[in-house]
Amino acid sequence: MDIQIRDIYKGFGSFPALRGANLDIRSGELIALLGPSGSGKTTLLRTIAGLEFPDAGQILFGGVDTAPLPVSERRVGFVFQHYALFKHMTVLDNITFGLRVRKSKNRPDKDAIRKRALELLDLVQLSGLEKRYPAQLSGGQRQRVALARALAIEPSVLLLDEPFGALDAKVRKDLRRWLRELHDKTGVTTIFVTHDQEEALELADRVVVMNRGSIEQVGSTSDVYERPATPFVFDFLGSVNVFPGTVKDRKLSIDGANVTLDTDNDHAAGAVDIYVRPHDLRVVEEGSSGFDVTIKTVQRTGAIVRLITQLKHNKEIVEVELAHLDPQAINRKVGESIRLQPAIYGLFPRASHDSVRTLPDVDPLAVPEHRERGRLG
Ligand SMILES: Nc1ncnc2c1ncn2[C@@H]1O[C@H](COP(=O)(O)OP(=O)(O)OP(=O)(O)O)[C@@H](O)[C@H]1O
Repeated sequence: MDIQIRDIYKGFGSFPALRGANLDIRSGELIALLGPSGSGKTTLLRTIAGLEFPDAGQILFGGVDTAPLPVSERRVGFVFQHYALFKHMTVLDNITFGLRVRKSKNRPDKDAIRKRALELLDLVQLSGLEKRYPAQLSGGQRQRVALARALAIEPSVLLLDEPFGALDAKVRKDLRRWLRELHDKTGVTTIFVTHDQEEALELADRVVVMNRGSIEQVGSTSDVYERPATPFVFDFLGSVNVFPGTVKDRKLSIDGANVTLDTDNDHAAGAVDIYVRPHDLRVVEEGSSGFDVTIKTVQRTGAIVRLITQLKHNKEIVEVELAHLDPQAINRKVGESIRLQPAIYGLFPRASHDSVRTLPDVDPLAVPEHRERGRLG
């Protein structure tokens, strides 16, 4: 079932929880809604389910406006973070609940219901546990029962709100892989909410990054990570160094440093913020264009050598990540001076705010294609 979300606004009192959300979801897609706490992920999910009513906008399932449809007619399967299993019912009764409460004309017969539940138990790899009660299951098993129950009604859309949020890291990782396989078997259009970037990037076909009630970017995992559309997305998906810079005559300079980069894009001349991920900085020879830093800390973790450095010209901290086999990573020492060059960077008009995290009002449509490879002029 494809889903179109058109210009959804939703307020709670005077608080705008959703501010014009637009999204097209293809049939069979696995979509992650990713964003910090309070960004509106759950509100959007609940609105799709029909548990909240939008103040404005439309949600279409397969081209049909869902506004007149009550929750029960949307054929939506829902799984929440906190196990919503009925404690007094066995696993089997929990799974079959949605079918048993149907009006008799839509209800399969008893044997068909039982057969379907046993098939689903097999699908979620819990065969043999049908007589147990929720209290006799682990957290991960309970969430798998909750998924089986959501699938029992043959939903056209599966909505998952932080389904693994309450579980420990190892179980969470296993269930993530398992959910992806389950989705590939069932092909049900699935939207899941998470604030865990790793979970979103690993699991989803496309990631929707939300911030303060708006959708900042929609894209494949590599789109949002490698080509962030806004300063917020850049900052939210991983570490970033921000340098004040200036664009003039298609040349970009880092303020206060001896660095000039050619810019292909038609950036308006003026003040910009240059966003560089720690692993997109490279160490260059003295005499090359770059800025000088002093190494303050060297951390070696697995395949990565992380340098915390300080800019010589303004004492700001710059984080650098080098692959451990990179010749430039070998024998780096605290107190040493090195020269850095941004290899890949993002460019945004200078923010009037100091912090990226307080930048909710950036209009993604107003930000030109900006991510480019640094070429030293
Ligand atoms: N029923 C409600 N009444 C008042 N405010 C609400 C209600 N539901 C949500 N909000 C507010 O709307 C905003 C968005 O909430 P929502 O739960 O959608 O965020 P979220 O991104 O899912 O956050 P989290 O990751 O913490 O669950 C928050 O500021 C929240 O306080």
